Amino acid sequence: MTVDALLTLKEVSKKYGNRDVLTDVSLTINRGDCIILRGNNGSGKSTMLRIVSGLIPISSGERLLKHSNLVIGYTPDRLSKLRMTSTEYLTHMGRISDIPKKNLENRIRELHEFFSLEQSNTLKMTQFSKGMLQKTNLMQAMIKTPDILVLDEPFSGLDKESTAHLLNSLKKIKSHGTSILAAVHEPLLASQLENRTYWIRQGRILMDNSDNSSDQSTAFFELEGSVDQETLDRLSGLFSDVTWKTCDSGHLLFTIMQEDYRDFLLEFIHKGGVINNLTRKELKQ
Ligand SMILES: Nc1ncnc2c1ncn2[C@@H]1O[C@H](COP(=O)(O)OP(=O)(O)OP(=O)(O)O)[C@@H](O)[C@H]1O
Repeated sequence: MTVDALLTLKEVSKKYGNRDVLTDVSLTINRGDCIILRGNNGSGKSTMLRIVSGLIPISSGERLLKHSNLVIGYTPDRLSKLRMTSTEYLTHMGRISDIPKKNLENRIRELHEFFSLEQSNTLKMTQFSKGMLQKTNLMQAMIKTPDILVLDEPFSGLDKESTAHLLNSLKKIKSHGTSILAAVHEPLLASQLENRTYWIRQGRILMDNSDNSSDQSTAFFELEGSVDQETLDRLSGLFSDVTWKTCDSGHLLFTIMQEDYRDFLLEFIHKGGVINNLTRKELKQ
């Protein structure tokens, strides 16, 4: 563990039953780091985030903290819609963390202001939008100012406006010195936050050495079209950086970084994919 390291995982392995999910994973989180975890569905990202947060035991290896008072805030991939206001929920979470009443009231007000969420006395979380719920999810993780904020797919399901707001909030949190470890599926969002990216593949952790400062990495393409399921499965196996979602029109919208563009397009056309629209875009910094 280096002097500046807040948390270190040393050759950590995790099994569920007899099944190896993570093998010999080592990772150091320093103050101010923003580390993005990527990997296919089921590769072990959430498991790794829960290990870092101290929520689940490891099967072997070591998890070392800089000191025993280190605060790690964890946001799961979704928060349940509870029959209480955000203030009631956060008060409950703050009491669990032993925050004195007066400090807690101030902190809850401060967090609502920071995330631009109205501190309503009547609106229950059952009536919250996805964006409001995600802000509350982050607030509970920050009820005590965290040294490390751990985020599991924080942008999942958010519309454009909420995504932009959350991205700005995370940039601010990062600039205040909080370290961030986040699983982010969407490469464009990941590239706006990260200072290091790791991939989890077959239970092992690999550092992404691609140079994000080059002009090339800022260009990407959006392809709207359709393709059969077999080809979609094949493409997702071949191009792990390419993401897609279903648009309102029922077509698929693929996001393709410049480096994958040519090969992806050839494969897509070759397998009979239909292109309805293709747009080149620039990543805004
Ligand atoms: N509590 C558990 N008991 C048994 N197996 C589990 C448990 N939690 C996760 N797994 C398995 O461990 C593997 C890794 O799961 P994990 O949720 O960490 O992956 P992930 O990369 O976060 O996936 P996704 O991107 O789909 O959220 C999966 O095969 C999953 O089924």
